Amino acid sequence: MSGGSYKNTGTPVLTAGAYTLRGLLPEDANAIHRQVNDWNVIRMLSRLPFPYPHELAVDWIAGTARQADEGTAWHFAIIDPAGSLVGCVGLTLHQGGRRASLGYWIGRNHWGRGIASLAADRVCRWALANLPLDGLEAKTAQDNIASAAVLRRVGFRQTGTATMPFMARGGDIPVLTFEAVRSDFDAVHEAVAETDAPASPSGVTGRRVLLVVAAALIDSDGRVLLARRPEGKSLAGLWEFPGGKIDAGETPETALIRELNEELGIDVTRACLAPFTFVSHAYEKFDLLMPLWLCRRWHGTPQGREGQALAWVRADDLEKYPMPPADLPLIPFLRDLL
Ligand SMILES: Nc1nc2c([nH]c(=O)n2[C@@H]2O[C@H](COP(=O)(O)OP(=O)(O)OP(=O)(O)O)[C@@H](O)[C@H]2O)c(=O)[nH]1
Repeated sequence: MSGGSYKNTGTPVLTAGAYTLRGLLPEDANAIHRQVNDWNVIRMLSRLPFPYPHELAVDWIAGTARQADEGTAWHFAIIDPAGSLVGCVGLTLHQGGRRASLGYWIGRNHWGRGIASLAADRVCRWALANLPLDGLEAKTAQDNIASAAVLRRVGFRQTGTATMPFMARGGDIPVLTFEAVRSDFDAVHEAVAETDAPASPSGVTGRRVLLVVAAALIDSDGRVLLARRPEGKSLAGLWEFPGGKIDAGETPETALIRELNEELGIDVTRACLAPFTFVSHAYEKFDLLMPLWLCRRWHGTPQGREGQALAWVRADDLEKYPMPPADLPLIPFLRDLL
C-alpha cells in the first residue's frame, strides 16, 4: 500500500460481535428481496421503489461486487450466528475518496437487537483504518428515530437537516444529516473503555506522562519509513514512526530495539541509533513524551509483522500521510534533514 493508491480489491470479512460481515453473493438475492420488500423497511430507504422487484436485488448485488473491485464502495451482508442474512451495511466513497457515506438496513424480524449499531460501528472503524478517509457522512429520514439513535451511538454528530427524494413514498422527505471524523469514533471508544475500567482506588483521575520511543528509519534513497496504525488500536489508520512503550527494566534504547524487531522484524544495534529530537504533546487523556532516534543501518528487510502497512516516504511527501497530531511538529525537522 502506498500514499497515492489505497485501492482495495474485494470486500473483507469482518466480525462484529456475534455477527459476520461479508461481501454480497448472488445467492443473497432472495433474502435481500424478501426483507427489503417490506413497507416498514423500504419506506426508510431513499432510492428504492415499492414494490421492490427481485431483479433490482440481483442487479444491486452484481453492482456491489464491481464497486468493491474498483474501490469506490463496500457493501456487506450482515450474517447472524445461524448463518442467515439479517441486513446490509455499506460505505460509498465520494469527494475523491476522502469522505464516505454510510448506509444500512436491518430486516424487520431482527430489529431491536443492536445489530445496526454493531455493524455500522465495525464498518466505520474498518474504513478509518484502511481507507484514506477524513470523515464519514450519513442521512436518515427524520421519522426514523431508531436510525438516528444508531448514528449517535456510533459517534456521528447531527449537522443539519435537508430533504431527499424517497421513491417508495413518492416524494421528498425531510432528513437529518450526520457526520463523524476520526476523533468522534475515538471519543466513543474512550468513553466505553472508561466505563469498563475499574475505578481507581482513590477515585482520583490524574494526568499521566506516557513515554514512547520511536525511530525514523532512513533508507539509502533518503526516504523515511512510516507504519500505519492497524485497526483496533487508538488512532487506527494514521501513519506513525515505528516504536512503542518501554517495558519494566528496559532502557529507552533497548525498548526501541525490541519494538523494531517485534514490529518490523529487523535487528538494530545501539550504535546505529542517533538521538534526533522529541515531541511533547497533550492528548486528551495523557501527555505523550516521544524521543525520536534516526537509524540508517539495520539487518533484515522491514516488514509489517503486526499486519500494519508500511510506506517509504520522501520528506516532501510526508504531509500526504495523515499522522497522529503529536507527530506533526516532526515533519519540518525531517524535511530539513533529508
Ligand atoms: N510508536 C509511535 N507511537 C506514537 C506516535 N505518535 C503518537 O502519538 N504515538 C502514540 O504513542 C502511543 C504508542 O504506544 P504503543 O504503540 O506502544 O501502544 P499502542 O497504542 O499501539 O497500544 P498497545 O499498548 O496495545 O501496544 C500511542 O498512544 C500512540 O498513539 C508515533 O509516531 N509512533
